[in-house]
Amino acid sequence: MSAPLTEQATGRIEGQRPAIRLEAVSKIYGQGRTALLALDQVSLSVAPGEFVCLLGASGCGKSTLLSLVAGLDRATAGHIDADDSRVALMFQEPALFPWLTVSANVEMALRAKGVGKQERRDRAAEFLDIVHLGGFGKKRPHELSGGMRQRVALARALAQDADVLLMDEPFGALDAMTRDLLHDELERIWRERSLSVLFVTHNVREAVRLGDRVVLLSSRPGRVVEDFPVELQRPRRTDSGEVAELAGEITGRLRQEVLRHARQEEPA
Ligand SMILES: Nc1ncnc2c1ncn2[C@@H]1O[C@H](COP(=O)(O)OP(=O)(O)OP(=O)(O)O)[C@@H](O)[C@H]1O
Repeated sequence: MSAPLTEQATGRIEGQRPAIRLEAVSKIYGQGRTALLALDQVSLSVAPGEFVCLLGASGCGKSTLLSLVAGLDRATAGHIDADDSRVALMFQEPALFPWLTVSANVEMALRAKGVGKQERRDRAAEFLDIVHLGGFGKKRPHELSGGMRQRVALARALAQDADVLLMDEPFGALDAMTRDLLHDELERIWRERSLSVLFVTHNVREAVRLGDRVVLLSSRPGRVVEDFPVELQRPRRTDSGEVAELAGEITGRLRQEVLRHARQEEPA
């Protein structure tokens, strides 16, 4: 099922300008003897409307890559092109303002765009409806479950009028049942709004459940090792045999990569 490093990994889909494109991107933190190479010549693209999952061992630079794409930090070398895209970020922690209502949290994204008060309220209500939280606008974040808070974060990301979602383990802290529900929600919203998604996860089955492609990064420094197209029919079930089969193949490859890295790190 897996594809070697081909056009898929460098991501060009003929005739379409990618929503995100990284070309030979490297990132070094620090300088001199303490310099740390976090990403090494990563080339990767996400086509418009594509859902790409990024998988790799802890510390391989997944979050670094997202922060570079979001423009929160600068690459040391290489080129990132996401200029034509409106990008929103979502983290494992929903990072809501606890003193604001759910609606006001979503409205923040609209306020930043200069949208007037009444229109802000109406549009926040629409976005909350989209994530199935209609009627919860007046609650405070602490009155909601973890899954509901992540829905609010998703509504806020949508309110930014984003066409690209960068998601850093957004469901990592949730129980399996809630995660499952949010997979369904996210898939529905991704389709309805033709979003492009770059989704970081440690969870191989989650990556296969959601992704059009699963891109595997090597242990630090992060490099693209392999690009797995996921050609299973949607909607998929995390516990289905076919998801398990491809997840098993990817896990095997990930394990090889982690072992190779561990051997390199062993003292001679
Ligand atoms: N601001 C920083 N300054 C120095 N080193 C950093 C900084 N941010 C990340 N690193 C280092 O860069 C490497 C990659 O970190 P990053 O958080 O991107 O990895 P990750 O794959 O997202 O990890 P995890 O899966 O554990 O979240 C790690 O060794 C980390 O310690």
